[in-house]
Amino acid sequence: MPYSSKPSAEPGITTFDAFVQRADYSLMDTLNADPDATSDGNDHRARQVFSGHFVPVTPTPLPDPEYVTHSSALFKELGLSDELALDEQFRRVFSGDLAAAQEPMRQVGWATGYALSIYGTEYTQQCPFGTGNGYGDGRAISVFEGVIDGQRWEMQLKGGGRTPYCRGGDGRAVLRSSVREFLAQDYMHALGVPTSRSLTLYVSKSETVTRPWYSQNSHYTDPDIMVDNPAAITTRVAPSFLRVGQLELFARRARSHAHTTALEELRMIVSHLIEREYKSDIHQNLAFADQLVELAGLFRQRLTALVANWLRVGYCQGNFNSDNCAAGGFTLDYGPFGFCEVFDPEFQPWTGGGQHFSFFNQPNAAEANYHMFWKAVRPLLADHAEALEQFDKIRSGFAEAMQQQLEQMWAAKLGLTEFQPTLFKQLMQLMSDSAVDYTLFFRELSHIPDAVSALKKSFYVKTSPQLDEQWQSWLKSWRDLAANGGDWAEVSAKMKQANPKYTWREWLIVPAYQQAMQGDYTLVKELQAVLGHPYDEQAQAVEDKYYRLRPSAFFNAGGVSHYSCSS
Ligand SMILES: Nc1ncnc2c1ncn2[C@@H]1O[C@H](COP(=O)(O)OP(=O)(O)OP(=O)(O)O)[C@@H](O)[C@H]1O
Ligand SMILES: [Mg+2]
Repeated sequence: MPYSSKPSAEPGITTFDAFVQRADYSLMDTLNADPDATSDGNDHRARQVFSGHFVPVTPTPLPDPEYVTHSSALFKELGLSDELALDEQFRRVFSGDLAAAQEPMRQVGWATGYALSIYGTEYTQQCPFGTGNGYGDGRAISVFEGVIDGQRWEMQLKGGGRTPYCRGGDGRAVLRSSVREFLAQDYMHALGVPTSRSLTLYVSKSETVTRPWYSQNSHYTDPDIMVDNPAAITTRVAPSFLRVGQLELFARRARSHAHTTALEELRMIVSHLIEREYKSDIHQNLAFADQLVELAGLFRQRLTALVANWLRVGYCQGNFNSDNCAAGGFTLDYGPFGFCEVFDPEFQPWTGGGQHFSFFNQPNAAEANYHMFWKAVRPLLADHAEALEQFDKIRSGFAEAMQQQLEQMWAAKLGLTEFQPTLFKQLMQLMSDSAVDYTLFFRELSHIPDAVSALKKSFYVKTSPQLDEQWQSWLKSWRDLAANGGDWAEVSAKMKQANPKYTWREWLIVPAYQQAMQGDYTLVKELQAVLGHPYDEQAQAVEDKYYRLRPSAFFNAGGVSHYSCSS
């Protein structure tokens, strides 16, 4: 299982030499390179890429890179020793200087093109050429691929400089967004939600890039100032970075007969997806058409489970387009995301995201992405009527499969063996009426209170006696259903596994990246430690600081309660 957290059986890799020995580039060796690309990877200007699966490109090194942090948990899983993060060559490579890489690792990385669809509508205008041929990894560059402890991993720099897909952007990511992405990825993993993983974070001590952002105490919706930010590079790790949008790019080309090998390139990318993300679940000796049917079922299963998990933990992706939807069924692109504090089914922290990508709409957004996956892969089944029928059936069953996942998830959050629609509906209403803090509420409920007073520490508003009465009667019905023959300890323990105690509270993250911008990484590390164990009780001091309602000063606060896409 690619996502399970298991310590490596291998002795730790302590040297850069030992690390590079694991390099093994099956992607670069089996997929097609852009035939127009130069082999040295010196390819940093926006241009159209007409065919091929990847463009060889070298990252632009961060000048004067400084180590900020690394994920000990992932290092452990990969069998890497913690000291490696401070190794000179390792630091150079993961801050973008591939000249420090040595055989069998290569001194050139790769970027990939992808297409964009929003809620099932295809777009090409985000590409500067209006064709879709200039859209893709504009600042994400993969630099390493290899097998570690039996699992194949790809390592990708985010903010690694311009690629042919940069669309006029600078190819950089700022420290603010990099700290957020690094911490959030680590946190999602600790929550048990499938995700790309954080490896390392380095910052430049001399390069800054300018971005629109919010002034202190701004209440504006949109950024009101330009801010210089240190440039940073986070490295993320996954079995692949294939997105639904990537399959779409090749399907669009096949559909329009853009070139003679377009359909073949689609087939290649889909079989690459199976190899990378589904190999252990799909029998290699099945006919390819049958493998595609399996793929459709497995991706549906993973995607619906993923989105149910997002709702369970209060996560809103913010911009769940097809190009932010990993075809392996895990969370990808932590830019416009947020975690729900005050319960609101329409919670959406990203000002550009709109209601359609809001908290409780994510199952619909997922279905739209799944539809685009289905549409992209379908041409490969043109000559296989029987497989096609099954494939289409899986597509049309999406909504029902999603509903089942959601019901299971809500039942688990409520400590019930079965979903109870009426009880659930009443609860949603009460949660809204009392403006509950999503995380505090479910965690307090996990103590199985019999009086509403015990839940009030999770309310943002003072409740009326009538509302309290409704709570009392709801609590009684709920306790009757959850009773489990009176073994409350077991119910409570299970609920605590579904309801984390510690969540992402943006107002507690802001000071960490602000401090990091001054060169102090203490709070980043503190957050890593706290968010690394979200279901645990932890020390009293941690509870006092992190298990709290959002203070009123942070409502309607630019950069805290909402933000523009913060790249
Ligand atoms: N500063 C930048 N320079 C070049 N390209 C950029 C820059 N910022 C974003 N892009 C590109 O614009 C597109 C949309 O941006 P978005 O914010 O969704 O992605 P991202 O956060 O960079 O990427 P990812 O989805 O890889 O995590 C992406 O293809 C991204 O590579
Ligand atoms: Mg993106």
